[in-house]
Amino acid sequence: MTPAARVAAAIEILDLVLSGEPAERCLTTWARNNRFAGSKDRAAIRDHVYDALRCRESFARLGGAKSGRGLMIGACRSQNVTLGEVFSGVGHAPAPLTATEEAALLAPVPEGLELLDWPDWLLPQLKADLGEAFVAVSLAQRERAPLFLRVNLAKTTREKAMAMLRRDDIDAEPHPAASTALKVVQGARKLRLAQAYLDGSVELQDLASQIAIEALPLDGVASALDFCAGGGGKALALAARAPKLRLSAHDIDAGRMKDLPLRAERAGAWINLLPPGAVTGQWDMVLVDAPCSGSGTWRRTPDAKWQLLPERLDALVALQSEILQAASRYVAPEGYLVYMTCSLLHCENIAQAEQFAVNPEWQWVEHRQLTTQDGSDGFFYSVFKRMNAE
Ligand SMILES: C[S@@+](CC[C@H](N)C(=O)[O-])C[C@H]1O[C@@H](n2cnc3c(N)ncnc32)[C@H](O)[C@@H]1O
Repeated sequence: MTPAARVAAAIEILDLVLSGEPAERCLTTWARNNRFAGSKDRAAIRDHVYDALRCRESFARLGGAKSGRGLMIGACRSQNVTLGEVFSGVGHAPAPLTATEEAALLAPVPEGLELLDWPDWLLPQLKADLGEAFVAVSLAQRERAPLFLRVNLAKTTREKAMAMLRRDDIDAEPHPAASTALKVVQGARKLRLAQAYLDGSVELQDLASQIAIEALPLDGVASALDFCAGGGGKALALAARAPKLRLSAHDIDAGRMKDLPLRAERAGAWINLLPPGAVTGQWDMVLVDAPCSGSGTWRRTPDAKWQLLPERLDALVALQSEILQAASRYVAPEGYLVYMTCSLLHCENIAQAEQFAVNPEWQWVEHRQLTTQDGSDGFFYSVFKRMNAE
């Protein structure tokens, strides 16, 4: 496909996403219906779509319309690409600009807060919550996210994992913020077929989760429950850090854990899966990786940024507090409760922790808000210790 034909495909897909369909599904369906497109074409189209969604508002302003075409005109303008070279109508290229589209280009270009591409209703909240880091984090959130791997130190070393990846033409470098972290600098698309991935030497995991798991206090911790386990990312990281830990995983939706047995087998870990609602007993550590806005990961799932509404955020905050209370019952005396989200918002993070810490039975041990300034996604963790009732 020519570069212009890829833009035409991105326009078609963006129109579907703007009508409310999930971006990932639209990309898959498009690829299935257009088998002539090679892997490089699909990757380039995907990048166009995700770049445009990350910068949806500013590109729409630059392109004169919130449509697939408007967004891609805006994207070309933001990169100083000559519009006539892409919008030529030649072959499979998008049609030339109409007179109305040309006229729309004369409108003032977006500036200031408009360039940060946050939903309007969330902007004041983020500005207050991020404080001095607001502009830098906002700008970084408009960029593509780096790909991180977690080296399974129960199986190999970081150096050996890097050498193994290199044999499959993947270059990765250690990140200083976590002893397990590798940042992929080249060859990311080959990862799922790489030997180091297939044999469980490395797993896909953002740097923030790795920093958080590495920071957890494991003194006197012999058992742990991942209460909101989902695909099991946190449980697997914990298993790799402390192979002797007795680990259980639970999720209200058992289907979310369907890949966990295979992932655990690949990693050489043993994790006991608990069916929804079947949690009894106590653990030395209970992790609550709570459902959240995902605002810290919107670089990776930019359509979610535009779908979040104030009512949904309120409901999530109420749910997080409920889950935290429910999970706290499974923490043994002197054990730890760990609350995590991939959010940048106070109401889901520090405010939840403050509210929980009011209970005198719990000692608030530590907390940390991570952002793109740490090299990672946005992420929050907080650790509480249950005081002995005696
Ligand atoms: C952020 S995701 C977890 C991601 C996962 N820990 C990982 O690292 O891959 C939140 C999970 O919480 C689960 N969940 C939602 N409500 C819950 C509840 N009341 N009790 C337990 N799990 C719940 C969701 O099904 C979802 O899988």
